[in-house]
Amino acid sequence: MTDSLVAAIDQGTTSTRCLLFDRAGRMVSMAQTEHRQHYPRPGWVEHDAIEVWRNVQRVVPRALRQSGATPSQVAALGLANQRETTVVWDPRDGTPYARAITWQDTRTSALVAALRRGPHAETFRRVSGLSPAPYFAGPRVRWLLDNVPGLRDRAEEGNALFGTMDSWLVWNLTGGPDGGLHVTDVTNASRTMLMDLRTLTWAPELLATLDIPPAMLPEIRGNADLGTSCRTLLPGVEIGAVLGDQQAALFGQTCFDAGEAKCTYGTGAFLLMNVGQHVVDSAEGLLPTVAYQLPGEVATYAVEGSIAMAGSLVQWLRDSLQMIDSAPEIETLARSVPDNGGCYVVPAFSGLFAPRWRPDARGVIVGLTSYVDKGHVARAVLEATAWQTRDVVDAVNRGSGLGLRRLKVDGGMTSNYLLMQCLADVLDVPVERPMVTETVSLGAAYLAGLAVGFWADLQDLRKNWHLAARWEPEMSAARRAREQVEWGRAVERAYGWSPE
Ligand SMILES: Nc1ncnc2c1ncn2[C@@H]1O[C@H](COP(=O)(O)OP(=O)(O)O)[C@@H](O)[C@H]1O
Ligand SMILES: O=P(O)(O)OC[C@H](O)CO
Repeated sequence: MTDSLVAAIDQGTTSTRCLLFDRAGRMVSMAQTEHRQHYPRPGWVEHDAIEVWRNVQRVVPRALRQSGATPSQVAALGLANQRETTVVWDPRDGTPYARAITWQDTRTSALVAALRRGPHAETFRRVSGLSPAPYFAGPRVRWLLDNVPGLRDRAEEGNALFGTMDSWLVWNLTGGPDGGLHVTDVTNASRTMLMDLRTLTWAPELLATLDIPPAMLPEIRGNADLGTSCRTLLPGVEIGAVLGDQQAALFGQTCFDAGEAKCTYGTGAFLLMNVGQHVVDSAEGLLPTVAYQLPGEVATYAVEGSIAMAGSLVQWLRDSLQMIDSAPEIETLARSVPDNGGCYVVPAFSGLFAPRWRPDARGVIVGLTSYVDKGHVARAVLEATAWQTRDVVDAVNRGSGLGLRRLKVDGGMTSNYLLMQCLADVLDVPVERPMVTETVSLGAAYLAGLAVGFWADLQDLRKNWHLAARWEPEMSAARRAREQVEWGRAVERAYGWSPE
């Protein structure tokens, strides 16, 4: 049978995956491999872009082999990627000028602090929708131009290309030095601090403020408007769609109507709510962002609350404190006690993201007494993810004018039933997990499949969403209110710990 599958690449923070899906949206096969995290200095987190591209070249054939499919059976390829991670490379031979600076890297803090104090902060917010923060890609480009010897000259000559991981991979998939396409999509571009969020074009005034040569920039395309095929790896297979991984998860969860929201719980946690065709103001500490743009249509927007630490706090408990041997063990430990014993953990290891945006905050554990044991700390670690989500949901409800009525969830942490119940309790809305939890890949596959007519329309995709588990709120309103106040007091203790 020809054209029976759609392939998706999920190039994430810790690993790269390739998944194949059939017409019912069922996962047919998956191959995954991790790449190395480089921490050359405190606050710096880098990836080797060559290693990432090599991993893509490994996982795609492995996923095909596992399924027994041939490339001719692949109707289209969708690509979803970790966002904001910044690569600058030489188009003459495909060599990166430096390791990729990842979204978790805080080296641009001083540059960003100066921008926030300066006269252009409001222009960034008004045009790109984003208040300057080290999270976004634009300041990283400037940092590279200032710190890699000779790079500015190379960039002005047209011999240095900037891209987030999507651009880097598409360029390699379409031939690399041999005519590779230098493009990005509207969702990834909306995380650079350089794009006008309404016109979906690069904003000359923002480029000028950061002194970034326009010759470095990829062309911005709609999510399913690349109109090109792979020349390497899957020769002839159309690259049907490209989009940021969290937007892909929103699409994979079929949140197509305004007010529908999902939260993905992996290393960090990312809650996105579809808000339709308007840009929500960032006043509540949320990020207005492009959700997706279908061919021939105007963009659909989302509002996002990004949480820097969720599953990574569980990893810290496992690897640094060695309180557990594996991530799932945290549930057993947390269930050994009935509550948190008055203990709260605020995981501000590199400051707090949405909705508070406090780079000066650092991690704290409060409420310690002789009564508190490992079980209470484990519970507080899980509750930290739930309460951080509550802070984001409160901001979303205030900022969007659309009340959250249920939350669709996915990601590695959703296998923790205690956490999922806790989430429903603190949010006071039902929490739902679908059968296919690889929603990033599914969303990329869906968009790619729509582009080539593998699926007919959004309604066709909705039919593929099946409920696997649902958690209803059980906590009393009085207890919820009391614990929310305590959480808020704990967060205040984290503020100002770092002199930054
Ligand atoms: N049962 C569990 N309870 C709590 N956390 C978990 C559990 N299983 C996995 N995790 C956490 O989930 C994260 C992995 O999820 P995943 O979606 O694969 O993340 P990513 O895509 O960001 O790499 C890890 O940080 C891990 O600590
Ligand atoms: O790769 P993930 O799943 O950790 O997601 C990273 C986000 O895209 C960062 O904004």
